[in-house]
Amino acid sequence: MVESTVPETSADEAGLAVRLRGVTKIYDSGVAALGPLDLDVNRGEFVSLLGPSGCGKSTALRLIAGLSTPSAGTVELSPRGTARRGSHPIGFVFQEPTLMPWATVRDNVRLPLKLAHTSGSDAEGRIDQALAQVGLAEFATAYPRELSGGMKMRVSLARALVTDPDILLMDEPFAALDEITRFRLNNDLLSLWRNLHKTVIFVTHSVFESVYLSERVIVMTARPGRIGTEFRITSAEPRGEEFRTSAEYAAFCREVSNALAPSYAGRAGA
Ligand SMILES: Nc1ncnc2c1ncn2[C@@H]1O[C@H](COP(=O)(O)OP(=O)(O)OP(=O)(O)O)[C@@H](O)[C@H]1O
Repeated sequence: MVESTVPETSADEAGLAVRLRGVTKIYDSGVAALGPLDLDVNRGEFVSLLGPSGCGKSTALRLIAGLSTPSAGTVELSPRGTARRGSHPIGFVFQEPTLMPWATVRDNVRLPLKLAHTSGSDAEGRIDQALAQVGLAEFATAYPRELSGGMKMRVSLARALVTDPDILLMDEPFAALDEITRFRLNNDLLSLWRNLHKTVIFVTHSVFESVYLSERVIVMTARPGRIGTEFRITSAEPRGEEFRTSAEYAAFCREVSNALAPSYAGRAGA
């Protein structure tokens, strides 16, 4: 990590789960993908990152997850659970469920625990809990080929939850699903977020999805991505189908779409 600024208070003292300061990413190929980006995410907040293809959304998630190093700037995490036994600060859900086809649902969900050398009844209890959280308790012995796309994504979500992370990073997790399945997973994710008090950073291309799910929507500029406009989605919780068809929801979607449009200006096919 390259230090460029020294914050006066720690992210922890400021009640933040994630703090990025002056973060840039220039890949070895010379592509300037991101930044400089300053981003604060409160503990327990649900934030979506929205922006045109290639503006660095996945790069930002990878930097937060520590899967990639910034070219400049600092990434600070302050999850509550770092001290909990067997817990991991970050859970990552990718667009593809990336399940092991030869392994049962249970064994797929077990993987992060295995990597963390957690086994025995503690591990089995965690797997049961994660499967119950995503509504797959009865499919523990099924194989991925026996599952629908939505169910595979639920397994992927259970695998991210099994280490009880405080921060859930989700990279377009529902993009490949049909609309009805996507809506159901949106609702289930919202109730998980409400009940489990996770911090969620959610990348999506969908204005509708970002407004439906989030407390805050961040519209990023074209590459190298920076924060363009931020919207607080102040609509009451819990949200459901009534919200999806409300004038309030439509108005937020229109505002966010208007902010997004300039990032697409001049792009082929836009
Ligand atoms: N490992 C890499 N090496 C070189 N360039 C990369 C690498 N990963 C991403 N890039 C480039 O960095 C830019 C940002 O990519 P990134 O995947 O973060 O964008 P994104 O906003 O998530 O895009 P999308 O919405 O299409 O998924 C793109 O131009 C991409 O081609």
